Amino acid sequence: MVLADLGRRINNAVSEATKSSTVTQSVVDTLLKEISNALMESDVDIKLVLKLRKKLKATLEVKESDNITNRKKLIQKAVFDELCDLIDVKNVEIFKPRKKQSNVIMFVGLQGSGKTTTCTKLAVYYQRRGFKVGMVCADTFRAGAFDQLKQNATKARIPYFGSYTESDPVKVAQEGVEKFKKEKFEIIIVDTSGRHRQEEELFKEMVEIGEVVKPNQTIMVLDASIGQAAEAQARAFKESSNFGAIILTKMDGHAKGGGAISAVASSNTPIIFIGTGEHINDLESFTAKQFISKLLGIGDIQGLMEHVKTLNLDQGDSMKNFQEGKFTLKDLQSQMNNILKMGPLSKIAQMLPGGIGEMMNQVGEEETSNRFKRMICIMDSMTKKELESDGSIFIDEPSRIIRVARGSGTTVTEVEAVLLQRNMFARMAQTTKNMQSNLPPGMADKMQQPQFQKAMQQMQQNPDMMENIQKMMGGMGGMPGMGGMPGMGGMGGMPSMQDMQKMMQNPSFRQMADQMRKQFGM
Ligand SMILES: Nc1nc2c(ncn2[C@@H]2O[C@H](COP(=O)(O)OP(=O)(O)OP(=O)(O)O)[C@@H](O)[C@H]2O)c(=O)[nH]1
Repeated sequence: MVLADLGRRINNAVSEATKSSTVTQSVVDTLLKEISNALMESDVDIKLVLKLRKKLKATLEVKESDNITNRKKLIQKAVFDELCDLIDVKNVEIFKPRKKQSNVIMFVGLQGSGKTTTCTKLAVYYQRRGFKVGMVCADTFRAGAFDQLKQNATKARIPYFGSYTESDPVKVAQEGVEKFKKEKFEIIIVDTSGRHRQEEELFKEMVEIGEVVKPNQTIMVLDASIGQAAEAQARAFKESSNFGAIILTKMDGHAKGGGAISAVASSNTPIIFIGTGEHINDLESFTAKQFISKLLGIGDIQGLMEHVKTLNLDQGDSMKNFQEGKFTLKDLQSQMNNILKMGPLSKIAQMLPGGIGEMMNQVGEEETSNRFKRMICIMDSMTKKELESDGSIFIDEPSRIIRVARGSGTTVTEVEAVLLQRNMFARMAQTTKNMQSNLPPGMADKMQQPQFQKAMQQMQQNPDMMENIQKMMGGMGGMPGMGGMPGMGGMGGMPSMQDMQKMMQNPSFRQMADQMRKQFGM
């Protein structure tokens, strides 16, 4: 069973269990059976499934005195916690590279697991975060390995090192790392040989390369689609190269993922990223809570925030303008450039709750991205005066629209769509400003406090609360901040004042607001 189906099946089982008016022992037993079957069909090791089942059963023991609402909440929370526990490796510190020093990262893994592709993805990941990154090809065993790395690195504009003539991988690794260290590279990624099978020689080679490059972090690349075989593979590599982190590849498409998850549990090594496609951007940082949230369709706002925080995004005056209730075409241009920098849009959308990712998948990643690029192209063809305007300049002189359409190789309708888009953002900016000015004194400052942010994160991790929010959002025009981009079909625009008022009257929202008021004295 592929991961998306696993999430859906667990969700259905939980919904069924919490739907009935009484939660009896037989309802709980059916739930446990369904979750266990779904996990086993996804290749999760049977011992782990039995352990999870036992723990869930103990937590969910039915007592006569239980209140039905509490019981339903308990079911949702227990399932979420136990699934997290299944893939969470505790008490292991994860290496974090530091700037202004050389951090050597060595990759190990069998041939075909996606090592070279993942090296490039990680190099791009760090480069985007402002590190100076280089890649070394220490695979002299497979003909063409250096060419592959060279091709990937060139495409991603990452400096690389390798040799066509030297046959000793240890020498190439040493030379490459020394060269990049001398040139003050901050991240040096060493790609090693794979070979088809787990052979003595391969492991010996890993030990020798490790001794000369002295990696700060060794990462094992594990193909998620190999099912139960992942466990033996992880164990064998652990003995020779004692890797400290795992990247699971091919978690997209038809990967069951369960076998690899079991491998993680048995090697007590954390997964730090997952590969979700062949493209350079298809790498997602991994934490158990975020992964399970996404699996169960709860969304991953925390992950999205972290992702955005670590990118070098150019905000210019856009945010300031937005908060002040203004929004020019230039602001729209810089925000769209930022969105493209964030990586594949469908991945970003999947981090949002409420099935937005699925909606976006219907439109198609490429199509959305192409439309974004055309919109940017349109704005690139505008003059400074036009860009810094609110767009009304085009209404006064429609011939400008025709000129921009010609200059950007697009159509008048597309230019008009861009102007419309700016209007929507401007309306959103105005609404935000109105909302802020209606807040009680000091509330806006309180919302910036770490305590508040933490409470928001906790709220996001509470499946019950998120369900309520999703219901509230379901009744509204769409998600603020992502609304109404042409090509995102169906996502709707920003919520209107009426929608906002409707949301504020919702009992769940008021209950949540009361809680916050109490906690923060708002
Ligand atoms: N769908 C999908 N394909 C991937 C992913 N990661 C890598 N691949 C593909 O898997 C194949 C093998 O990837 P490589 O990077 O060449 O594998 P390798 O482990 O470096 O292999 P050697 O260089 O031979 O040791 C390529 O076709 C990649 O495009 C992923 O996350 N998802």
